Amino acid sequence: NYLPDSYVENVFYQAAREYQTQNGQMTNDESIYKHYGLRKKRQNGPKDASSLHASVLRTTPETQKIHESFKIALKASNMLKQNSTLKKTTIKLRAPPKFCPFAFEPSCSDPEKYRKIDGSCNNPGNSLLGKSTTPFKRLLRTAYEDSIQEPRRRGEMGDLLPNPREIALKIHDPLENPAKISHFGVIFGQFIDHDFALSASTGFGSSPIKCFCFSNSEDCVNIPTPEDDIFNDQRCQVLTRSAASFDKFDCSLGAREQLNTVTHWLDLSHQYGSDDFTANNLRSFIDGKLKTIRIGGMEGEFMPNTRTGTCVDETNEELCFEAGDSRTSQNLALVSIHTIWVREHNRVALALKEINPQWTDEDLFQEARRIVIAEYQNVIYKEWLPNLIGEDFMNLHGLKLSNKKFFMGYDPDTNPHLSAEFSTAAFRFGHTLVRSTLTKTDNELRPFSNFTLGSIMLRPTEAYTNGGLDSICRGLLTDPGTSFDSHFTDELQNHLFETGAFDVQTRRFSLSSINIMRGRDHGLPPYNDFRKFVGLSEAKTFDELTEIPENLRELLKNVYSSVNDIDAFTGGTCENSRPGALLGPTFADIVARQFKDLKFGDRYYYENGNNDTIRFTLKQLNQIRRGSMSRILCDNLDLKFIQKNAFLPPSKENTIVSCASLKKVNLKRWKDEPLPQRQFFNNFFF
Ligand code: HEM
Repeated sequence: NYLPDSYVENVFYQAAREYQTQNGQMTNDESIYKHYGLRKKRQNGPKDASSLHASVLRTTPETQKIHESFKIALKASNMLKQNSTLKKTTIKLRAPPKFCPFAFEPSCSDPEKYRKIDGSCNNPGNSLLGKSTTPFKRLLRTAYEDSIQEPRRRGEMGDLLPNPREIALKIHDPLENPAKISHFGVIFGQFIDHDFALSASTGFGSSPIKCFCFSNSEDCVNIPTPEDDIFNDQRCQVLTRSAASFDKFDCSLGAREQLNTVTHWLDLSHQYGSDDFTANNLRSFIDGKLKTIRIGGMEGEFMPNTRTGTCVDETNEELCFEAGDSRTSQNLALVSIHTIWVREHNRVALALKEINPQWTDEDLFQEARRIVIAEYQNVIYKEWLPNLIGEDFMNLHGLKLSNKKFFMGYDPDTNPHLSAEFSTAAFRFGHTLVRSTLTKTDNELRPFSNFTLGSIMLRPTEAYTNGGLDSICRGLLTDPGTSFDSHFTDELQNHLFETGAFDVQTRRFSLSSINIMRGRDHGLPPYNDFRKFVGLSEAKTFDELTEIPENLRELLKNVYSSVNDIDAFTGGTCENSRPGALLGPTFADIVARQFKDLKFGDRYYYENGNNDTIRFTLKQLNQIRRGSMSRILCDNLDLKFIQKNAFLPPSKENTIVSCASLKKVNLKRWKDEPLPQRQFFNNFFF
């Protein structure tokens, strides 16, 4: 029962006017400082922890517009509810097209050979599916305090939920045991995460809004510091809420959803960009290559430098690095993995040019991008994912590679979007695996130096000294990550983004408490609901949580008043690993479903054979399948030896072999590859 359009449109105009009157004053930084009677901090010198956290979050004018549209729709809905004649009827509300940011779908010529940069036009029935700046999907019903958008605050007994930092102190305390996965495999997980997930923050213009410990703004979900915390020199951890969105493209009013600002696909969008402006800025427009720089005294190419204010201190010449994602420089281990993939793109582009000298820059760029994305998907499904979820789950969910033939399971009815349950809880599993120290090794994998994680977070010095990024990348191969469990490293648990800067409210963050609070911000239901969804029994008491070790069950009992209150991130990370896998049963299931949707719902999935324009030839596909992460590392680093599977530490089963012994992808199979027809106008191809 939808109301007449003209009537609804009038109410929306009225709601928009009210919204703008209420929020109009606070449109820029200056006014926020004035509003709270604050003096602006010094601009020079190292940044403080909250500025660093903000610099890895993302707000754009587009996300802000969507946020505002949702807020206006809520207001309009309240206005309609106050109308006495409508009160008694159940009405469904859908924002009229002028107020619906998803009303204008991109037009797609069907089918194009190459993925669009912004992820649109992949699905023939819905051009927006997978596009950047679209909502996450839900596997479970949302759990907001007011059923619509307020973060969960009370448990099932009506008492306040425990403070996330208190939970962090008791359950996620620092401890590091070696894992079966290499530290390279862990940070590669972060690399994948940055390809497909970046929640938008509430903001003004292009900056996330600033929260203050003493403010009770509805856009902040600050975490107060409990008594007896070593954080007792700060009142809280300031935390900005994620931006709101409609959950459906038709802008019907449901519970608050969050926005993914990057493409949902496994398409290296963090390398190439999730919008055309960023993508073009990263290209050299010569021979299909990405822009790179050389650093004195170092081998190989590096990503261009950036002075966009992301790093701790940009007053010296040691600048951070730029790729397609705002978080690229968050830590140098991540930067080193980005660097490998940029080099791989340029290596492939050069090889294609030698094979097909007549190809233009555009041909070389697009075909190199297509091949490199395929190599990336290949190492994820072939080598990385099985370690996490186990071979049996790979089989069960249809995630094994299709041996020597095409994959024919593409399903346009599969929604590929990342789920909130995956991005806000399950895929944050990686936070428990990160280690506190990193090693630099030489080209024979012999360690020669080490340093703490904190010293390379948004601080690039180690990239420019002592073997630089290459030696960091090699070090990741020999160091094991830390085990999957509820424990964090002290660096992330008690020192995240700590810079030593004074005169600030948040001197450092605790990542586990952010994850818990973010779960409440995003309306994630509690852990027990996740259990039911994946087919585990619903626990009536803490003792029925049999997938969780007894000592942790006791701690949970101590922290939460009911078994139905446990936050999803905490419950999921407390589980024992499932046999043959790294993750526990709940997170393994959510992760497996997500990677299934990303495979079955992606028309450009590299093994997909159901479209002649898009697919590789079978000969090309079989070449890509020969590839491995270790081969890609050997091709792009100064390296003589490497373990067979780079995602696992060297061992008796995963022996170190010479680079020369690893299989190569033969790019000669791309000789005379048919290219899309382009029209030629005034010396420019279109
Ligand atoms: C040095 C290591 C890492 C650091 C310092 C780090 C830090 C962070 C921070 C600060 C956030 C934003 C939290 C928020 O405000 O909600 C975040 C989000 C996230 N991280 Fe990590 N992380 C690291 C490694 C990893 C790894 C290894 C994985 C997975 C294997 C991972 C997966 C995620 C996911 C899925 C999100 C949510 C992304 C979104 O939807 O916006 N992270 N991380």
